[in-house]
Amino acid sequence: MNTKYLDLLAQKYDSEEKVVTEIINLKAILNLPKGTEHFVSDLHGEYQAFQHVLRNGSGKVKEKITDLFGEVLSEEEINEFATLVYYPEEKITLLKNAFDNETDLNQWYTETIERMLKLTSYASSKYTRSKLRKALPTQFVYVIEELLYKTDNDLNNKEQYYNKILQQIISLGQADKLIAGLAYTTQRLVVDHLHVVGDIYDRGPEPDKIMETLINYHSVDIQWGNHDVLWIGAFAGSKVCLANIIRICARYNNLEIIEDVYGINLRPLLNLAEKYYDDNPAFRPKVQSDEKQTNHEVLQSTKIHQAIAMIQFKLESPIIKRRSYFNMSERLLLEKLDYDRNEITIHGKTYPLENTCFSTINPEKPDELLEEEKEVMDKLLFSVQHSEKLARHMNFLMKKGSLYLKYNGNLLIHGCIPLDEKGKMEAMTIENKSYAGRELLDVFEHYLRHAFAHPEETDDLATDMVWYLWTGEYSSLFGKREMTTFERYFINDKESHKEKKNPYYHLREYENICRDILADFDLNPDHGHIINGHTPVKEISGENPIKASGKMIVIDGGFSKAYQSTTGIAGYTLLFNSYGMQLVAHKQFNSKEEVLLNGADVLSVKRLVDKELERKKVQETNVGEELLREVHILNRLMEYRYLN
Ligand SMILES: O=P(O)(O)OC[C@H]1O[C@](O)(COP(=O)(O)O)[C@@H](O)[C@@H]1O
Ligand SMILES: [Mn+2]
Repeated sequence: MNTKYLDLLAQKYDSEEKVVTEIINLKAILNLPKGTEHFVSDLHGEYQAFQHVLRNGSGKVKEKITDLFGEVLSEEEINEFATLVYYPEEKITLLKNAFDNETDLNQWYTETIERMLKLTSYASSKYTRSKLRKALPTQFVYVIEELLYKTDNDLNNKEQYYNKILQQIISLGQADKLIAGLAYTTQRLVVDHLHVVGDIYDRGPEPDKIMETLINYHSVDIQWGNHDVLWIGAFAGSKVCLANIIRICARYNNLEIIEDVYGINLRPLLNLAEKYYDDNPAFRPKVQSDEKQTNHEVLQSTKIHQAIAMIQFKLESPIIKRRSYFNMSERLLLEKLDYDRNEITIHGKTYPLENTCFSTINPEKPDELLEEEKEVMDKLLFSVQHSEKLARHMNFLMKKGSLYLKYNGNLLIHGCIPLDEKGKMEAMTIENKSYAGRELLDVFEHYLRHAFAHPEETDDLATDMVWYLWTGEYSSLFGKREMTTFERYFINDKESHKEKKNPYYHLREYENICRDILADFDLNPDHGHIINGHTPVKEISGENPIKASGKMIVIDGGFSKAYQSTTGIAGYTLLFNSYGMQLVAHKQFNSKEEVLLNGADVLSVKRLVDKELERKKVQETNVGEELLREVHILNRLMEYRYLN
């Protein structure tokens, strides 16, 4: 090892004691049980439901409360206490209103703080004191450490001192803050690391708030979903991706995300839409039953929806033409359309068209944008690329995200590894070179990062490739042969709407297939699992999310409200702690208010995916490998500096 490096390191560890202390510390950590990993996917803007799952740690919080107080508290009291941990501020306000005198309230405070301390202490038992300290609310670190020590201490002689601290906290009006601080500490300790296996954006109303939560979360990684790359693509300069995100927002009645949240001016698009479009049943937004919308607003969204959809179809065409190896010429629909007969032939079958809105199309040059459309797109792109908030969110997606992740022996991917019917990895030829499996994903990621680094380039291969990831047949995120957006708007025959899935989706039921994939990613097929999102598991029709003898776990259970009727549940989450893996199914989450009032927890059926024979320790994890490397270096420093 380079002695220069060791000399530098010696500046930090400038005494033998310091090196020894750090080695002992790291070795101790290596022998602690592995922290809990929490996996979620397909959040689709459902911030409230996501918050709930984060706050209750997919049931882990309540499990700890039950372990501790199961004998002394009734079920109702446990529920109430659990709700207090999930939503401390709101629950304290609700509970406080029920007291009519100071003495009772103070008594409640004392009891509650003591319970919270026990819970925090229990939740931190597998971590070092230093980790606990970092998780504590900063303003109370000293006080909490004093109080926590009491719970470890059976000697009564400091009793009065502790009681005094508690009384002081209450009389100084700090009890609410302390309770809330301890509740958040517990939430944080219960989950060590969060994986978001794709699709934060689209369909639901508050993806931006999910992003803010993730930015502030203590430890997280993201595997991009097809919807996330669509947003990345828009920010990276792809106009067709941009048209898509606006179209989807219009379709789901979420244009506020574009306008109010990200500050992108939709006025030019609205003007164009008002000029060329009218009401059209195929383009009316999906309005949730609890949303209030005037007819005027619905009509506006309907017009914008048509305007941006037509721009999208036009923008697809030049990309398909300049990238022959995208193999998408079947999607040059505007050119195949018979404008006189109002019909279209796709894959040899002719369909009549309904609800058409082709007033901006010149049948001679159907993919040509009107001057006005061009201007609108230029302005929109400018606005998107200058949104400070969007820039922050997209930068975070890039920093914490990747197309796939190998983590603690598992492979995390949103969509699929494209396979042919025989289970062989499908190759795609890009610029005369052919790639499959992991290599293909690495190439995709390389292009995506390049596109993001060059937002000023809008028509280069890298930027086109981001769109390909959204919709191309060999995209590991899309996983279907073609996207039938056009057909769903304009053709009645539902046969034409079907999107044929990649064979991966039936082959992943087989263990040998999953083993091959794990091996392609240099993971040990005996121990690894593939963790997949993207396709809602139809639990309602008996589909099992655990496939291929446990090698494959599909965790898209439909956080997205739009999909809950097909899945029959409201999402899965996966937990992986030192004892093994558990899949948790969530029942429908209605509202935070309901949880607060009824203590109703929307959890959870659990299925054991895997049980470790021996408790897994930090040393067997990714983090452990890092720490071992550090220990190794510190040992070298010890020999070099202090042992001679
Ligand atoms: O029902 P919607 O919102 O129109 O979306 C349908 C489109 O969404 C997709 O299913 C992709 O979204 P998902 O990643 O959520 O599955 C496309 O395959 C399909 O064309
Ligand atoms: Mn998806």
